[in-house]
Amino acid sequence: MTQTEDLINVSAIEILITMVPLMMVAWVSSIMGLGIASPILVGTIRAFVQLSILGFILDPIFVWGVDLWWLVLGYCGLMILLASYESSVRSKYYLDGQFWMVLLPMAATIVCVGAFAFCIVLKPDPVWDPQYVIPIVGMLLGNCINGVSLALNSILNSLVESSREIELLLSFGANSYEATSRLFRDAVRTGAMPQLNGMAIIGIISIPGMMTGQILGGTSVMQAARYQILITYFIALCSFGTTIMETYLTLQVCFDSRTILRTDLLRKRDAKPTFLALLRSLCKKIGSYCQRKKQLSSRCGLPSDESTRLLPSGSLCVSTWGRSGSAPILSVEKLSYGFETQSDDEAPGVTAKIDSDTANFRTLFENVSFQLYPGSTTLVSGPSGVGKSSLLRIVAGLTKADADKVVLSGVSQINYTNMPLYRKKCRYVPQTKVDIPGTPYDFMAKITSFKSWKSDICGTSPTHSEIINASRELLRSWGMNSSLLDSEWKSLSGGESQRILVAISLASLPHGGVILLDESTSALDLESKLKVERSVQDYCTKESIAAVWISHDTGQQDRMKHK
Ligand SMILES: Nc1ncnc2c1ncn2[C@@H]1O[C@H](COP(=O)(O)OP(=O)(O)OP(=O)(O)O)[C@@H](O)[C@H]1O
Repeated sequence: MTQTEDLINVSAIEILITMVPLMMVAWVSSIMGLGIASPILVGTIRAFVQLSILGFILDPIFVWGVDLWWLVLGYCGLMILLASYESSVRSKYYLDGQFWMVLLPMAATIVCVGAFAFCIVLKPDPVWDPQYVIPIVGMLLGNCINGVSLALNSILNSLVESSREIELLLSFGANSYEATSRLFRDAVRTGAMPQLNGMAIIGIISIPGMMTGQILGGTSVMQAARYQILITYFIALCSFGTTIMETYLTLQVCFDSRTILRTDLLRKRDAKPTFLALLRSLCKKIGSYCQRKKQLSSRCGLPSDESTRLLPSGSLCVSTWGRSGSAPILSVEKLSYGFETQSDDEAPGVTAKIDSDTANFRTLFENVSFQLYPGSTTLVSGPSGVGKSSLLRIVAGLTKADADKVVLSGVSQINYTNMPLYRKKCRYVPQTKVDIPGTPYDFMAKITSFKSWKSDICGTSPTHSEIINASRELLRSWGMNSSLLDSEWKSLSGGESQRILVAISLASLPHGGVILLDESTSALDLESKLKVERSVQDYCTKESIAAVWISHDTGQQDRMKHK
């Protein structure tokens, strides 16, 4: 008897009979209101239809493909396209061009692993033998989809949810990789988890489908096991390779050339778009490319058309005291800032965000100019929403704006090729409590490990021990116990966390730097506020640091004016 005759043939009737218990499960879950009845039904029908079509399509490809290499290659290309699409549409947030960011690493990994597998290890004859190439590429892609979509979802969520942490690290001189290394690691681990779990239990708890198929087909168990080991390694290579490359690529796209985090590029997905919707949106985008580019470029400045401007709701006021005869550390010349607002809500799925007909523009402030001198204090005040934080974030190089209007130590921000070095000298301390992992001591160790700190050839930045000592000293002068530096950030109160961050920010600034304090004493009682104000002022005078305060507190504003 031949091997094929040994196989138990499955008829369409037997498949239909097997569907019945699944339908019953769907019916029971519908009665119980579990919400999985339709997914079970759709999944059952999809599996039947898709695998039947696959049978019809693969049959001729297996026959003709032995002579026609391009047919096999074309089919594999189509599988890669579909796998990239499936992996790129499962995340909660999405970026424009996300499909391509998945397609590129996935295609590159499949080509490399495929060449290694078929040309060096398995060596079928011919090398494109569809009977080997198509099922193996299918298995590689099937496993990649899981890892890639999990990693993509994790990194995009983290970029949105941990944007404050990322920007805090950027403020302390991190480059884009250093600021996101924890999130990158977490995303890659999340993506690698299904594959690692699979490798841990393979052969002990689970017998993989391919091995089962080979055994049913009559191959010896030992031979089937060896094939399965090879395939498991190929799958792991593909899955890890694609996950790492795709996560890295996503991170690169979310930072611009000046390492500004562009969370504005991330959009929340309302519904999973269809493949056709993706194509339609792509065509639409290509069509409106020129117009859209023009609009995007006006995000950082002001639009040329006066009629589209909305006037600011209040006025932003910048007042400086303690101006010395020396040259300014930082000057801002006629800085304006506005951004596009969208009057229409975005349609579900993938849609073009900017429509030239509905786009509007909101001006936050116009022609703001000021200079910061060594040891001076500057107060930024004005009603809520007038753009105070935006102004400080632009000065710190965290928000995209007209960078040529901000000049630090005689060099325009736009001419700083290394923004981490710029931010090390000009530090923004955020308004809200940032969820920083670990303790303040861990944080100090982390910031001094950044490349920009190690490459400080002039040695102008304080060392790790100097930062610790200066921070302890500042905390003591504020009546705080320096042992708090060894407590987890999340266990600290709002006021403690605010003051510790101010202390570390000041202590880590080089001589002649700039500190931008965004309502940094808002969580403090009056007595603590007075202590912080006084010692920040003294520290800045001693170290020739220019301090900028945003404050809504009229008492604090008066105290600064009369200093
Ligand atoms: N690029 C942008 N896109 C959309 N909205 C923006 C952008 N930049 C700033 N805004 C909005 O501009 C407004 C001003 O924000 P900002 O935080 O600078 O104000 P603020 O004066 O510091 O307010 P508060 O005193 O309440 O902290 C906010 O509504 C903010 O969401």
